[in-house]
Amino acid sequence: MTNLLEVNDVIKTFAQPGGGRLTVLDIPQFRIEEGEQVALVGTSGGGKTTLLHLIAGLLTPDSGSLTLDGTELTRLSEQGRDRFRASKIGYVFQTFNLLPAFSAIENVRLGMTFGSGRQDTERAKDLLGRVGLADRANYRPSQLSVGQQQRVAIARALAGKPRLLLADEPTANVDPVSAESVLELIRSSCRDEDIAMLIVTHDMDIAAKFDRIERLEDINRALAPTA
Ligand SMILES: Nc1ncnc2c1ncn2[C@@H]1O[C@H](COP(=O)(O)OP(=O)(O)OP(=O)(O)O)[C@@H](O)[C@H]1O
Repeated sequence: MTNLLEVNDVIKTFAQPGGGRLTVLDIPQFRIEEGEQVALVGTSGGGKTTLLHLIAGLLTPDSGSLTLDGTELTRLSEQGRDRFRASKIGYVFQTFNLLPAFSAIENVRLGMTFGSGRQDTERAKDLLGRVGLADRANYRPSQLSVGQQQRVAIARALAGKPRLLLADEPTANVDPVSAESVLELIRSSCRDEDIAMLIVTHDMDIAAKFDRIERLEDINRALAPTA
């Protein structure tokens, strides 16, 4: 198997309000293979979201390298990273981040890398159908339930045919039964389109279904107990 993502010697610090810097991540090595489905678990505040943001190129590390599909992210300009993210990564945010003024189908189309052709509309319709929202294409987020908004966010993340789907506790806001069906939906869509997944979850029943469970404590030396 080929590695889709390689994280090497990554350190990320943040300025602390009281002065000084806090080392949040110190990751010697972390890998995801092509098409692999990985669940990331770990204590609150441990740096899971920060790691997702680094992989998505929304943040840059203090040092180290992140290579996705052969491209080293830290070598790209900010604009280059934005373009790279749009073509390679789908991101399901914890709070969905749908644009309120746009309908469901418009939000899905906004997840596409290019243009506004007929083909894109067909794919957006198809994705909305796949997440069970064919009859809600013209509804705005405020006219949808939380679970429906979440499914629009999933369709949007898949819209650009990414190589890697990142999802930050995408089931935190729905009941356990819906959580399971939403997760199954994401996993089967990713399998169908050969998209690798890295998903943050606190739910060990959900994590257990993945190819691999990665505990942040095991890969992040910043969380190691001090002697
Ligand atoms: N922009 C920032 N400036 C300063 N500190 C930050 C910033 N972003 C995150 N942190 C700190 O980094 C640490 C890790 O935060 P992060 O959101 O990555 O954790 P998490 O594992 O995703 O937590 P949770 O499971 O609660 O969502 C926290 O201690 C947080 O206070």
